[in-house]
Amino acid sequence: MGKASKKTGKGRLDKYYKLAKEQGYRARSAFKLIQLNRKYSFLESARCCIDLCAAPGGWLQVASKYMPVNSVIVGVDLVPIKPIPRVITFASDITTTQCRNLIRGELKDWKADVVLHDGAPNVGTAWVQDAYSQSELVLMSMKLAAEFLIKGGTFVTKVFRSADYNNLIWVFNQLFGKVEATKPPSSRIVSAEIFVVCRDFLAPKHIDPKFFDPKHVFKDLSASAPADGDDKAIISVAHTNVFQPEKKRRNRAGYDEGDYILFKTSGAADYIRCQDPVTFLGTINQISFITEEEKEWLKSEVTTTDVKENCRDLKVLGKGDFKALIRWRTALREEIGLESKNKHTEELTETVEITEEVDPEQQIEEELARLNTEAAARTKRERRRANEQKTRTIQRMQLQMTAPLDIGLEQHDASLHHGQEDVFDLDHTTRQLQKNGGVARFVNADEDAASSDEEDDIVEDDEVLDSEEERERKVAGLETELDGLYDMYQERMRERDSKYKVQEARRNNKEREEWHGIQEKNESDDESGDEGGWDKMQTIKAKDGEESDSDSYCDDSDDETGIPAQPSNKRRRTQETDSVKPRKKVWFSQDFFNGAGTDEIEDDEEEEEEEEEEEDSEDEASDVEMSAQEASSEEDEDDFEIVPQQPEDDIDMWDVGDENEDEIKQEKIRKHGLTSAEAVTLAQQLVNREKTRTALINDGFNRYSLNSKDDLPPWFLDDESKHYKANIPVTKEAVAALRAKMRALDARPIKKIAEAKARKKMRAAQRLDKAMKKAEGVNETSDMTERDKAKQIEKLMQKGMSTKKAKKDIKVVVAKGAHRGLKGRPKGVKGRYVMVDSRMKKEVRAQKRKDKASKKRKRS
Ligand SMILES: C[S@@+](CC[C@H](N)C(=O)[O-])C[C@H]1O[C@@H](n2cnc3c(N)ncnc32)[C@H](O)[C@@H]1O
Repeated sequence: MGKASKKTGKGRLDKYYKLAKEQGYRARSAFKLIQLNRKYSFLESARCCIDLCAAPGGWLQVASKYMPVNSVIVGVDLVPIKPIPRVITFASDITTTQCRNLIRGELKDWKADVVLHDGAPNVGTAWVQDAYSQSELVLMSMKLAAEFLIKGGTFVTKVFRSADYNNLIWVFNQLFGKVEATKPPSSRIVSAEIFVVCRDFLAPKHIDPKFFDPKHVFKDLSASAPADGDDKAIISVAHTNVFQPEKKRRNRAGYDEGDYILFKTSGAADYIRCQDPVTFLGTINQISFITEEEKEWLKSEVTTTDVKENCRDLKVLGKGDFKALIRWRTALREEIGLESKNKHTEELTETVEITEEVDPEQQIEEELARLNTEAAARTKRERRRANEQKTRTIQRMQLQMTAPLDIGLEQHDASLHHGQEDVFDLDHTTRQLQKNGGVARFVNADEDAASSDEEDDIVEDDEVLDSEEERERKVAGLETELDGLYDMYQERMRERDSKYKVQEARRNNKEREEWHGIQEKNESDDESGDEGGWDKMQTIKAKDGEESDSDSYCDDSDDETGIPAQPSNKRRRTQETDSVKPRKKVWFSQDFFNGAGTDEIEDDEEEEEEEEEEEDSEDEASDVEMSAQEASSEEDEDDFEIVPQQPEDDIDMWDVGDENEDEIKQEKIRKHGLTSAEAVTLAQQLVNREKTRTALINDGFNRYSLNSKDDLPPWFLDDESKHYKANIPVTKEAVAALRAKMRALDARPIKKIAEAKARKKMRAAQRLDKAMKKAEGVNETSDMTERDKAKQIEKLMQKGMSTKKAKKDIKVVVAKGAHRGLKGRPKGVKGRYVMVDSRMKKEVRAQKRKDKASKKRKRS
């Protein structure tokens, strides 16, 4: 049985339910009004509000909270509403004139700014009001709204999406300027309800009574019985419910009239006796066992616990569960004699007879057809495998783990080879990689030759490709290659790293002074497109035919990664005795010796090609080797493969793994505090003595910490380390503490603002200092009365305390009347002033215009 979101029981106690509880609202529906008001803001400006169908009073509470103080709020419901401050409530049926009169009595000649309606008929109860469907209730509430609303007022109502919906909207549009339907987030998705906000009430002098007459408004609907098409649609939906229970469907035609209940229960007898069990199962939520007969069936053998469980909630069943229910129905029908087993028996007998009558020729034909189908399936499978490999290759390229040329994608386009060949041919790739100095260089040359033979076989013979051995070899090869590609990928990532670049730059500087060993030389060779050292070694080895040497090199490779490890001095010495010749040749083929012994090396190579004068070349090589060792003056005499130690600081720069991780962590914590909820949880537990240090250490030993990592490829370990780790519990308090910290960080002003504020503060302090000094001076003067001193000091202090800069007051004096042509300070003007001529501005402009015009004339 699958899982489904519960509409009943505790499933209803959702976020809004809890919020309503927290905030003291009587119903979670309060949030619907809050959200509607947030969108349309009708409560803040309202002075009078009527809430129809208001019990238990959630909307009334919201209205009282959001509406201005002293506004009138009236709530009506069939059931009495517990008193709410500032709210008048009474129990009445909104469809009656008594209710209308009661409201009139409360409002006197006031008009309401807002009328709210969140009514739902009390279906299933014994009330008379059941007769009213939701749509009719809406129409009745609109009638009251039309009577009590002020012009421009707002009417908010709940409607259920049904066939009446459009008719209602049409009526609303006749009476309101703006009509909008909306579903606030707090309204459950599973609920058919929708809210219509009608604004700008037109308040027509005469309203056609037909607008409030359900018979008239919904007449089209009541006149038409469900059409054939509708039935078919219902059946089709029911069938989909059963055959594809995982599919989510929306009922776009709305809900059936009067059928607003989403949870439907039906008796087991109905199911057993119905004609169309599939439709039945698709429309019902629960099969109940209420009658005596049904209870008897519960005891029957065929009614297993699974069946009983399935009957409880059909909406969560899978296809298999439905099948079981159908089987159960058939079995029960047989048991109670509604269906006979004979039918099946007859059918079976018939089948047997038919089988006997089968013609041998027909059998052969069938066999042939079967073989053909199998062959087609095999081809299809192979094509799919090839496609999968292609996709994987492309994915790798997208991850920048390889380049098209690395894997030979371009050369091995399926379209060029009639799609028969694997795009991602390992052997070919291996050779390509060997050329590029990639992973393939670790594969033995002999193996390579063998594999190239095999490759031909693969192209020629499909069967070989299918053989188990071949597949295993291919898988092993793919794994090796994947490891190599991963190393290359990591290498590329490292190269992108800025630290690595700095490190490289430093190393390049150092290279002028010291040599870094064959490995590094190979890398630089790669760039110039030459063969790598390994390749050179292989070539020379092949020429020399020194098998044993090749073996010893294979041993050097790291077991896990296949990467040749830097041989230790000891090992190197032993190897040298076997492989000194080719090694020396490789050694002297380095660019490093270009200046010193190029001629000799070239001579050597020629001699090797001709396979002559081996002894001489060896001696010469040894001579140059000795001179190189002297030049480098680093290692002992025997060993020519000198790998200089990198200075400590360099290693620290790049190799973060070598640093004391704990110290780094401590430093980070000192700087930023604890940043993860897990860490805060542990810290809190330690502080509160909920956990001891020993327990904490013990927790560190878990199945993740003791996980064996042997023989696992590095890319796998890298990836695993991200996800395969112990799940440290997190407490609510820790998360809250972290959140509070983040909020505090968020609330902190940005640096610029903080600086500006500090500057402001500093200036204020300076001003105050200055004022204090001045005040002291005033205080010390003897030619002022105490009163004057106090006044002066007060003035100074006020000036010192004020944050505003005193604006320099400049008085504007117009030079007209007595001031015309005046030189010097005009009479009665104190402080700074400026004389302006009333005409001057206009005259200067006129003069400019004239000058411009005369210039133009002169030019033309
Ligand atoms: C969903 S509740 C209303 C919740 C309310 N808005 C709140 O926030 O608390 C629907 C209410 O409609 C009321 N009701 C249904 N038919 C009614 C009628 N004819 N007259 C008055 N109230 C009615 C029911 O009594 C029920 O309390």
